[in-house]
Amino acid sequence: MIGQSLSLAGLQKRYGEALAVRELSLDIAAGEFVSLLGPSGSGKTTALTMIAGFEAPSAGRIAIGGRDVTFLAPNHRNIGMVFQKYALFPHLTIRQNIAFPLRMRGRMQKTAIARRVEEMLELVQLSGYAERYPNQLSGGQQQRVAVARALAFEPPVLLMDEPLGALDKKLREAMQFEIKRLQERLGATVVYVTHDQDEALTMSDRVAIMSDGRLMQFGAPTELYRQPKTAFVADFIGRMNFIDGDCLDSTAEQTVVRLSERTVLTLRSTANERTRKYDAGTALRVAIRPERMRLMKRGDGGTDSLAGVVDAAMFIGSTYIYLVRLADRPQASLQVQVPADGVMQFQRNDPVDIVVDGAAAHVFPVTERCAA
Ligand SMILES: Nc1ncnc2c1ncn2[C@@H]1O[C@H](COP(=O)(O)OP(=O)(O)OP(=O)(O)O)[C@@H](O)[C@H]1O
Repeated sequence: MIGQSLSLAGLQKRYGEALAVRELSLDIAAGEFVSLLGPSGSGKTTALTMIAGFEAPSAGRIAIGGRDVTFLAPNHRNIGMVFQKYALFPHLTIRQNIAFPLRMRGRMQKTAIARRVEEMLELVQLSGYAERYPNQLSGGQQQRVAVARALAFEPPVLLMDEPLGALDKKLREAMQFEIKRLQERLGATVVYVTHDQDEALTMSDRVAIMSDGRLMQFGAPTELYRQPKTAFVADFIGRMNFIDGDCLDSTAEQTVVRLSERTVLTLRSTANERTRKYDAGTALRVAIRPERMRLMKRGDGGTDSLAGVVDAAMFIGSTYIYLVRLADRPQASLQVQVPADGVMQFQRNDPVDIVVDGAAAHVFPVTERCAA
């Protein structure tokens, strides 16, 4: 295993008045794959360039394998890097490209370098391409060479900034798998910048969600999806419905939210997520995943359900998606997702009740910002 731990403590980057990164603290374990995910301008690349050593932090510390590297020059940090533009040397063959960082380091014999290059070519399944030049390779192949070159000197930490951004969807997905396979095989610690949430969720052990230079949440993909700590993360990860109401009663066990005269929802705490306590009357926003609701014929849903009318019914392969306009809030419509294992039960204009799984809904103050 070549990976080393990476620790960011109170990392900050100021450009004039603006803070590109504010107080970023992350502890990444050796061999862990971590993505920095966030909208454009959220500070992902700035964080990465500080880890690489191209930008000095305005405050905070960076440690690799327990050693403080905050003010160490980039070439002394022993970090591998892959960026969106492949940045292979066009005048060097694939073999020479991969050998380049090994030659620069001057620590390996010629024969050892040749052997390592062969191994890397095999690892990225490009053994037959050693004598070609970059422009004789496809985009995906070039990106694999860039990965091989970055991994050739066995860096304990590998930084990748949107490495697949320039590739089409199919190639991108194949490369995601490839990078993950290589990373697991070598045990390298990876910090991966992307604004593509599917990419972050499928590849990462943990994902750091950033917005406006702030860390919003750091956790495993399932945790971010099931237990978002803020309205921003709830909105940003996956599909989410939001309905506003006000607090009737709130304890550590449950929060009761009145959505309308007729409808009151009881949101229960689970073992993993305690509801926050709110004062009665507080304006609250309830967040519910489309797949955590069920549709029933109007009148069958009980008092805790939301009455509505089907606005649209769609079949998207594995699921039906219903858009349901709420009876007492016609401007709001909710998306309900149902496995498509039977016939489509409801049609446009059908009156329905939406039954919400009260243990799977989340509640936030309306004052909290969403992702949109
Ligand atoms: N050299 C610089 N001088 C001034 N401001 C900068 C500089 N580099 C970045 N910024 C600002 O810092 C903020 C964060 O930028 P950064 O590139 O880190 O975001 P990002 O999350 O990587 O975005 P993207 O997904 O668009 O690449 C932005 O508001 C950006 O304009």
